[in-house]
Amino acid sequence: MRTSQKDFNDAVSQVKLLKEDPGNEVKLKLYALYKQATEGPCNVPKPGMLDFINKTKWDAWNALGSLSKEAARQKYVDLVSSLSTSSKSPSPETPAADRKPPEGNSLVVTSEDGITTIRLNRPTKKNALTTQMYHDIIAALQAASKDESTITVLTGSGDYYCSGNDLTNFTHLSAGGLEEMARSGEVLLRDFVDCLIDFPKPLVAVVNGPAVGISVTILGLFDVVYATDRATFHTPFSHLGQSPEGCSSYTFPKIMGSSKAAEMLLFGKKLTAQEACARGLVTEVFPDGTFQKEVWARLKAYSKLPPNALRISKQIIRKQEKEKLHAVNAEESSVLRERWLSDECMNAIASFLSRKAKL
Ligand SMILES: CCCCCCCCCC/C=C/CC(=O)SCCNC(=O)CCNC(=O)[C@H](O)C(C)(C)COP(=O)(O)OP(=O)(O)OC[C@H]1O[C@@H](n2cnc3c(N)ncnc32)[C@H](O)[C@@H]1OP(=O)(O)O
Repeated sequence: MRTSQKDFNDAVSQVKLLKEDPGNEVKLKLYALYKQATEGPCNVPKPGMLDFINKTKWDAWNALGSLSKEAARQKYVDLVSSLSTSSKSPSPETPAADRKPPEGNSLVVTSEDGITTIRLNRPTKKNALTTQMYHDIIAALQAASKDESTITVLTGSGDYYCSGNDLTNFTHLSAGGLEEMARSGEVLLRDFVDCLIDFPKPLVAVVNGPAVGISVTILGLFDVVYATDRATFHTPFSHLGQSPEGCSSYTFPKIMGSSKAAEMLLFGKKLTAQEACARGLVTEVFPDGTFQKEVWARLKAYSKLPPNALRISKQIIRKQEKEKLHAVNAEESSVLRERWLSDECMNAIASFLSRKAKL
């Protein structure tokens, strides 16, 4: 059956009414099909390398080749129709466990039994860290350092611990352009890591699933790291045209030796939880089935220890290193600022955004 212009126009209107964000990949397909349906094959010059978003859109449109306007309209209408069906609100009978939790509150901070828990809560994005989340974690750590709790925990919601820096952070260009984005990124990264270096109470990572990028590199600044046996540890900086951060260029060689650290930080070797434990990055690994129960029982017991003794002991353990760590953090952040402006980094991010590559 032929798609009429009216069907197409209706589908265009329907997209604006979708209840759920269909995600970047689908939005890119919609964009490309719309352009093909209305203007025919891609007929504009390729945007420059630094213009990520427009280059990604151009690639998607250009990839449709000589597809006819009629066929593109049909594909557009079919795609919108599949989205409208899948984004209908769940019926009242849908079991609560089958529903995705809301995206609204990306960080959840709770305090109970002497433990302040900072939970990354963007499970549908594998808990990738937005710029807002870095700011919120800094604020949560500052509050936790002064609250009544004895121990502070960082953990994630859903099947991932954290997929690292949200790569769409790079697409939110301000009036100052790329240079300004990189400059403010450097300051934010340095403040975030400084806050971890200076955190005065026992800091525990409860790694509930795979961990990527900055969520792995900062583990060297935690006092204890508990991981489920489902967790993996991955720092794909070279693949992304980036360089190590979170003081890992200093803490990783110290923790696991220089050649093991290089395998992770240069070549992006992904470690299993057991391997990370054998290398000293993880304190202890638990079977996934009993992970939450065992870890929280243990933390509750530790949280009954005298808080001042814990603070003072942590201070003695970390004191010698602090100055060095701040210097390393400043250098890593400054090097990354340059990296973010490089073609290697731009290409890797554009590639992720157009979903040509998964790590
Ligand atoms: C200059 C500005 C900077 C501002 C802020 C600076 C602050 C400091 C930055 C410090 C630098 C840190 C370096 C890093 O952290 S490097 C690591 C970056 N992370 C990645 O490269 C991971 C990319 N993601 C993946 O490879 C895969 O998604 C996955 C994690 C292996 C999971 O694969 P899986 O197939 O299971 O799931 P999906 O790919 O379908 O993912 C589900 C949805 O989640 C979105 N997602 C996942 N990870 C990220 C991410 N890091 N950034 C943005 N979005 C992410 C994915 O797109 C899917 O979304 P969709 O459903 O809408 O398509």
